[in-house]
Amino acid sequence: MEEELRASFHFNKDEMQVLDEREFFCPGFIDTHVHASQYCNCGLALDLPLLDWLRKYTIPTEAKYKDLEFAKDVYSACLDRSLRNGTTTAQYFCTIHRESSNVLVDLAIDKGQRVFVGKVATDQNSADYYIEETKTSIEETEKFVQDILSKQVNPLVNPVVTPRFAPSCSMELLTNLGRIAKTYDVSIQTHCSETLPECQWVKELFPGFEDYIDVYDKAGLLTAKTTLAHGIYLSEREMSRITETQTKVSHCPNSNCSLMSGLCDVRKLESLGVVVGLGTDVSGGYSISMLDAMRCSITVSNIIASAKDGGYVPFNYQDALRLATISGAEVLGISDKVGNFEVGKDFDALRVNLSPKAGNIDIFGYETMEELVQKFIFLGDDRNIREVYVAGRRVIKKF
Ligand SMILES: O=c1[nH]c(=O)c2nc[nH]c2[nH]1
Repeated sequence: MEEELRASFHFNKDEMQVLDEREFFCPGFIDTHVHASQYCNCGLALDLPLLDWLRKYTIPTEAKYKDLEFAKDVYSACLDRSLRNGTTTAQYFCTIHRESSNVLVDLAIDKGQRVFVGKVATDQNSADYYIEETKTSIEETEKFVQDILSKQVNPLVNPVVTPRFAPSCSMELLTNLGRIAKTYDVSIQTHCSETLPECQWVKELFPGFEDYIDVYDKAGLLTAKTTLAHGIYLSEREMSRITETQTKVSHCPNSNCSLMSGLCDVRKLESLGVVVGLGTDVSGGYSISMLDAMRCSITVSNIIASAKDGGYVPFNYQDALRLATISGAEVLGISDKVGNFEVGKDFDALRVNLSPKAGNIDIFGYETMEELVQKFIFLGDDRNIREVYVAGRRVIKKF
């Protein structure tokens, strides 16, 4: 089945017109952390820090996903917008509802995005209308993983075991989620060390553990297939444990600024050997565009540089593009398939067009290719993304 699908996705050269001089192909963007269920709040409700924001805006919104029609409307719009902005692979958080999480999976198959999808698990410290019994959460997570694996209809869809974060999960739940991920050899996604009050809360809730990372570690949740979103306030011990277990980090700079969470020092994590990708983290982040995430990563890095005495090299546009492409592929364990245009990889690509009619960019004709790429990253938007290909299949064609 997988081979048949791959054959049918094959890139059709006859359909391609010759690129004009203001066009180039760019590897597809990889969004390593995005809440599809929060897409309807995108651009709203950014006046509170994380824990208050969760209580006041986010949990009530996620509770609406019991309604499959609501889920279909928002998930459909989210996938369309993400693809139009050049995201060929996304790792999504859904909600605690298995059925509506499967709605996202079916829509993604239909629209052709490469996706990693998690049904959220939560059995404590949530609203009484948005919480699961421990046993139900374990069973529903396992069933969701089986649902996706047994469909076997599409090699582009992957299940993710998804505890929301330590404060909203009991140790019994976390340990069972670790077991499920191991049994089925699948990915794990959760949040970690995003704000100081959250870290303090974890200390109070899990007094027998060394630190935040130790909670995930003892539950078997630190693996080479684990993505931790944020990781701003990790201690040296925690960072070295992350390195040892080959756990990955998703850096979400828009969200970290919008929710007043803090600044993540990605250079430091990378210097210790941690693989870091970029996430839009909608709707803590207000934009689903990875171009926005790239710009924010440069801004955050410049702010970090301004507070150092020297010896710190801030990110440039090439660093940001790397985070959004090949590093994202490494985070998700698919760098043998996507992330750049090495021979033998799948064709996940954007046909970028910088013609003056198409957006915010003025080109004067003497720019080098590198300068064109740089203008795209700093000034481009979805109007500059003319076509999007996933595994050789054209999933978006605008003009
Ligand atoms: O940015 C975030 N978004 C969320 O939905 C969330 N839940 C726990 N921690 C979180 N952080």
